[in-house]
Amino acid sequence: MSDRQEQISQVVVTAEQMRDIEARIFAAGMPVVALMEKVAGLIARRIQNIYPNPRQIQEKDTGTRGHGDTEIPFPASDRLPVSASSSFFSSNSRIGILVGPGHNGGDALVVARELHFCGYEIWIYSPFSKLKELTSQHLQYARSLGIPIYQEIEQLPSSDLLIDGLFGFGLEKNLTDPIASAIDRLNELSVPILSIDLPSGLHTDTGEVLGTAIRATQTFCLGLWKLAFFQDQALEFVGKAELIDFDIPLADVEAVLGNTPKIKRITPATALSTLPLPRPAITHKYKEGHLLLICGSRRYAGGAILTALGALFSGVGMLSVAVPESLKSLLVSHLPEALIVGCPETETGAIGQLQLPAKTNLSSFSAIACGPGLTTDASPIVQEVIESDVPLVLDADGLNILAQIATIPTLQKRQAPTILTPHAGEFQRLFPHIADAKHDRVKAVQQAAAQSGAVVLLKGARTAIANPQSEVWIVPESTPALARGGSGDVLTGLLGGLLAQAVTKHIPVEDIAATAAWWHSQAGILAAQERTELGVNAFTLAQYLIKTLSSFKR
Ligand SMILES: NC(=O)C1=CN([C@@H]2O[C@H](COP(=O)(O)OP(=O)(O)OC[C@H]3O[C@@H](n4cnc5c(N)ncnc54)[C@H](O)[C@@H]3O)[C@@H](O)[C@H]2O)[C@@H](O)CC1
Ligand SMILES: [K+]
Repeated sequence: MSDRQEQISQVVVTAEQMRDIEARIFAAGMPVVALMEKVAGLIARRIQNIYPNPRQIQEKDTGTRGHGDTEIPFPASDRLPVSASSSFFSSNSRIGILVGPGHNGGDALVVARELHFCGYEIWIYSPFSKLKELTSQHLQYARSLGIPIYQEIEQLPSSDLLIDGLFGFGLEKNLTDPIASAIDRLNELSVPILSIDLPSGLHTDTGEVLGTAIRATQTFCLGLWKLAFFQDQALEFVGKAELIDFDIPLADVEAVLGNTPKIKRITPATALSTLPLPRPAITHKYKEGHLLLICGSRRYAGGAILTALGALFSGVGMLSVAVPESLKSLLVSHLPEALIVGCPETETGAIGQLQLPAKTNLSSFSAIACGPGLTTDASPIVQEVIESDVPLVLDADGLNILAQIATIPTLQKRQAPTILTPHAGEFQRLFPHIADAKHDRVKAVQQAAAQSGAVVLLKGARTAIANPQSEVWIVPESTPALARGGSGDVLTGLLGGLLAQAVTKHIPVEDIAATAAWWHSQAGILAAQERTELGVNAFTLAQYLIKTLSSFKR
């Protein structure tokens, strides 16, 4: 990947920002018509690549060479088997093109024309009577080519594939009938749908369904990643997402995004650059961070083991684990390399008092991670660590206790960095006044971080991390295999271990949180690939952390 592609792949924009970037390109002299041709040409080539036309393949096999039968510059691994019998299309490759009133519809019409010339059988569904001028011209030309055009949903012939060009980032209002019910009917056909730019009906920023929306099998996001692709509520509509890069100049992106808090996709390159690798040739265990984990109770012993395993695989130099006394021997048997600190416990089996080894206090540690399995009976312990001057990760019951104490005033008193790692329920308890948590997760996490002064990592299908300056990092891919008890504990340990190692290296805390979340998701993805989504219990997930890392060549 070139430097430019890497930078483009990190950018996430809102509809307004995309419009401003587009306006700069047009103002600089790029004709609108030319840009549409370019973008739709790329889309058409990519469709040919993914869904090869069996007729064309037959011609190729028999030595006749048709229009558009050129070699396509996409990775071979993305191609379907090139043989008529094994092609995606069964017999005749018929594609239905759904055309909306704006330039998304214009893109779709250029795609229709190109695929028509490549020998695919095309029909067009164009239900709107009023179209933007360019879109209208493309429709007129498609008609002149003899491509059938239908206005009514009832008239549509069958097809092997639908291309959705109804609405792109220009959609702002809720969809109403008749187009809303037409979309519902299209969704009911058992035909794959490929959406151009984003599934029609989704809000470009929040990913909300505006009335109804196309359920795409696959979506080609054009130019720059739109925010909707990283909002949990959009994911079941987006399908497999792919960026179609059409050479937007970085200078235009920077000019528009320059002074706003950025939303960034975490890429392997950005995540790996934050890891404490390679290690200095001359180092010692205390230079590589000393993490104190505070976790577990008689009731939740497993959470302590999983958190400690996550920390262990972070590579942290020294690991101390404070648990209730009655858990000490269990932890020692699972984690021979960690220093297990048995603490006096309450009647309910929670940690009653932090009893650290002689000559040690909280300030002796590079970082603390606190919360998994504690129960809310460990409230005094959580208060004590919050009052310390040590970088802190709070999770699970650590967060529940913080919410009971009062999140924002408590955190505002802290001098050292704090990372909160809530899932949606914990987030709601911590920040009950932030109404956006369901409607717009990215905005919600920005608000939470800005108000509390903490780095907030909101877990979900697309985990989002914000710092107090409202910058956001998004984990762009994950797996539902991680929706399982204990996988969050592994993340807390991993994050704590990375934080402890980073403290002396002056790496921003939010970068550490982003790297830990990305690494954790990647481990889930690899484990799910090898063991199915049912085979990724938290203990297994921890074992995959290092394997995942070594799969990314540095
Ligand atoms: N940003 C870029 O640089 C490029 C954008 N292109 C395409 O242009 C698209 C954006 O085009 P537009 O701004 O024309 O917008 P869209 O094509 O997304 O749709 C806007 C149109 O839909 C109508 N509309 C909006 N809400 C409606 C509703 N609820 N019910 C019925 N009609 C409604 C509007 O009146 C307008 O005509 C992108 O998504 C992309 O596909 C590409 O052509 C080329 C490059
Ligand atoms: K679309």
